[in-house]
Amino acid sequence: MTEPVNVTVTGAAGQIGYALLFRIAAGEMLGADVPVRLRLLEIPAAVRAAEGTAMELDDCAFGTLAGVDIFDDPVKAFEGANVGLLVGARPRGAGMERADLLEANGGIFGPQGRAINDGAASDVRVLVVGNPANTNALIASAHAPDVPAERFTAMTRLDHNRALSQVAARTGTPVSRISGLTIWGNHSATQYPDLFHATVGDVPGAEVAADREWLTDTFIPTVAKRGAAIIEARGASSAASAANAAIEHVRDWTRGTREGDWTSAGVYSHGEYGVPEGLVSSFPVTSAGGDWQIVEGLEIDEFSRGRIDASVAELAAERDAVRSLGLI
Ligand SMILES: NC(=O)c1ccc[n+]([C@@H]2O[C@H](COP(=O)([O-])OP(=O)(O)OC[C@H]3O[C@@H](n4cnc5c(N)ncnc54)[C@H](O)[C@@H]3O)[C@@H](O)[C@H]2O)c1
Ligand SMILES: O=C(O)C[C@H](O)C(=O)O
Repeated sequence: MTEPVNVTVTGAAGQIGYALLFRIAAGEMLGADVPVRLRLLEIPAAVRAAEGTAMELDDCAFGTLAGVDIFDDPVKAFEGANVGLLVGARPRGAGMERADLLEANGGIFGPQGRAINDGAASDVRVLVVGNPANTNALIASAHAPDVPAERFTAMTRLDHNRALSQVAARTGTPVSRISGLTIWGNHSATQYPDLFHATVGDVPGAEVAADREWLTDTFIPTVAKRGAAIIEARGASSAASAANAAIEHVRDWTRGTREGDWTSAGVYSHGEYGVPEGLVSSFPVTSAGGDWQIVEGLEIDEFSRGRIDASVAELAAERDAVRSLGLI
């Protein structure tokens, strides 16, 4: 039998964790023939709830689930991890300033990065879901100097899927016939969903984007502010769609992206498209052989340039803030 893949999930007792773990255990992320060992990390107060989830995982009797272990110590949780899904984060509380939020998350993602550095498997791949996802990935990576920075990624796949769905609804084109969409920048309201290089059915995305009023007043803000709209409607942030996006991100990373298409992910910038080196920014990416590649050579017009620059400026400001707090 193949050796199980160790998947460490933080924040396992949270709402995304509950939507995520069963699908991973069922083989939807790494493949129906790949056994998985789940390693769940929670804060002590939520360990009992994680135990309940583990009981339910047992009760599914998944053929691909080789075991579930629960930890409240990141050092132990990341031992031997091949995949790390960093979901648990400190939400913004009442009266909390942005710097307080960054500092609280630095206290989580710094030690987790160090634990990954010291104990994870040499092929470890990390996806940060917990917000602010891009900057949390940067913090974790900064504490893992022995792990290539390209292995720390942040989730913008949910934004990508939201953009796909909005374009499908607008044009009546099935999602399966839309390709070449990109989310640029930060997983925040400044992100830029770019339609200009897409193909929508048989139509160039630029033609769909030619309706500037729809593009700027509806499409871009609907995608960028969808997280807030879900919170307003549900009274809780997106969970099942976030879990789905996490599964698709890792699935494509490890098993390859669809031929002739690309997706979006927050990845380490080497300076591509003028994004300062070292930021974890969303780009158009393909994956083959287990590595993300940034799609290069796309022409960026003035309209797109301004929006990409604004979101990247926000990322640079977050980086500067965590640097001044001594978190990186
Ligand atoms: N990138 C995205 O697209 C995206 C989408 C949706 C949600 N999110 C973010 O994902 C995060 C989780 O969302 P949720 O709805 O599951 O939240 P939740 O509050 O339901 O669950 C979070 C869990 O993390 C745990 N946790 C807190 N600190 C921890 C630590 N140091 N180690 C281990 N576990 C810890 C908590 O005990 C809790 O069980 C939030 O930051 C949310 O904003 C990101
Ligand atoms: O927007 C949020 O705060 C939640 C999450 O990041 C989302 O995009 O749904």
